[in-house]
Amino acid sequence: MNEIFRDGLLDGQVAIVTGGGSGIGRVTAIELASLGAHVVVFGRREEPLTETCALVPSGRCEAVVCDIREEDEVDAAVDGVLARHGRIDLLVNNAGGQFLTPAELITPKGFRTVIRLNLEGTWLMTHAVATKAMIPGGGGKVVSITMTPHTGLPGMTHSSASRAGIESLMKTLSIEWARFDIRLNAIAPGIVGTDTFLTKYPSQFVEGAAETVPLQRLGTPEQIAWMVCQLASPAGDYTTGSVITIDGARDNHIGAWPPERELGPDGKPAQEVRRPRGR
Ligand SMILES: CCCCC/C=C/C(=O)SCCNC(=O)CCNC(=O)[C@H](O)C(C)(C)COP(=O)(O)OP(=O)(O)OC[C@H]1O[C@@H](n2cnc3c(N)ncnc32)[C@H](O)[C@@H]1OP(=O)(O)O
Ligand SMILES: NC(=O)C1=CN([C@@H]2O[C@H](COP(=O)(O)OP(=O)(O)OC[C@H]3O[C@@H](n4cnc5c(N)ncnc54)[C@H](OP(=O)(O)O)[C@@H]3O)[C@@H](O)[C@H]2O)C=CC1
Repeated sequence: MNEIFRDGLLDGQVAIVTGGGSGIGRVTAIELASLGAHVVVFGRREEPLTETCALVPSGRCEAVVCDIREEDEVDAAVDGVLARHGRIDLLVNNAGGQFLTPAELITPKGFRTVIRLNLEGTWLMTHAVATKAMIPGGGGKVVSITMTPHTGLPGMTHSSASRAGIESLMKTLSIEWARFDIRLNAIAPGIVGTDTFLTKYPSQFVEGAAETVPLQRLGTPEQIAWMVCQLASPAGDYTTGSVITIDGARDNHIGAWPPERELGPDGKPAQEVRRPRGR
């Protein structure tokens, strides 16, 4: 039973979740399956994918090893899903990542690596699923996971650029493929406390992360997964070309508000003294 949505909401749907072997992708796969969808998780390593499927009590989960950067692997994997299920209703482009480093130290290979994974991988998956399944099948939905802040994330130049590219891809295709009834959106999380975030990044970055969010806490994978479920449901039927930010307001302001320098003498938010009218 699902904590948020009604049972059977996504009955009959076939969904692909890339990067479904861990973090946000794993929780998304579990939530989609709990609502009746049959979920196919894509990733490079078989073991975490199989672990995800073991966590789906209904058994409506299948693991497919596929590197989304490799055109031939993407084609074969998408063909396989279509051959087994005859349709693909939802594609969740979640696989992605980057390494944290000052821009001046990023090598051409490093830049290319991140763009290739995040932007080109998302394009290859989206194009394959659309042309093979959604256009012939009369429509579908694509949700791509991107990132905030939209003003750019210092230390992640390559990733910020690639995520902007993905959001532009979703917006552009939402216009071009509206005639095929394909609805494409991006969900832009801020900082989500997944194992990768908590263990891969430098400790000072991780330990100070919650303080950079106006809500003063990190997001959870479930909060992202539930938005994917909503978009996949009839509630999402008219939403397309949107970027839905889920980040505790970090896109609008970094840190708690008010910042210390703006506190009034009583320690409360500074307040302007009311002046007589006309002055
Ligand atoms: C406060 C805001 C926080 C924002 C929060 C966001 C969090 C997240 O997104 S967490 C979840 C994301 N998941 C990951 O980031 C997954 C882990 N990342 C990776 O696997 C790698 O970083 C990857 C994305 C680059 C992909 O790895 P892979 O394709 O296996 O590439 P290689 O390891 O072979 O590296 C290729 C190439 O890239 C350069 N490079 C890789 N790592 C670094 C590094 N740490 N520093 C500098 N450069 C790096 C380098 O050029 C590599 O080539 P070689 O030098 O020849 O190895
Ligand atoms: N956690 C956070 O704070 C935030 C995360 N995001 C983004 O959300 C997404 C999920 O993040 P999160 O769950 O934290 O990260 P994880 O590292 O847990 O998930 C990334 C997944 O992508 C898969 N993957 C990586 N490269 C490839 C590839 N070439 N082909 C197929 N699959 C691949 C990995 O599996 P495998 O290695 O087996 O291939 C892994 O399961 C990522 O795009 C991330 O950048 C955005 C904002 C914030």
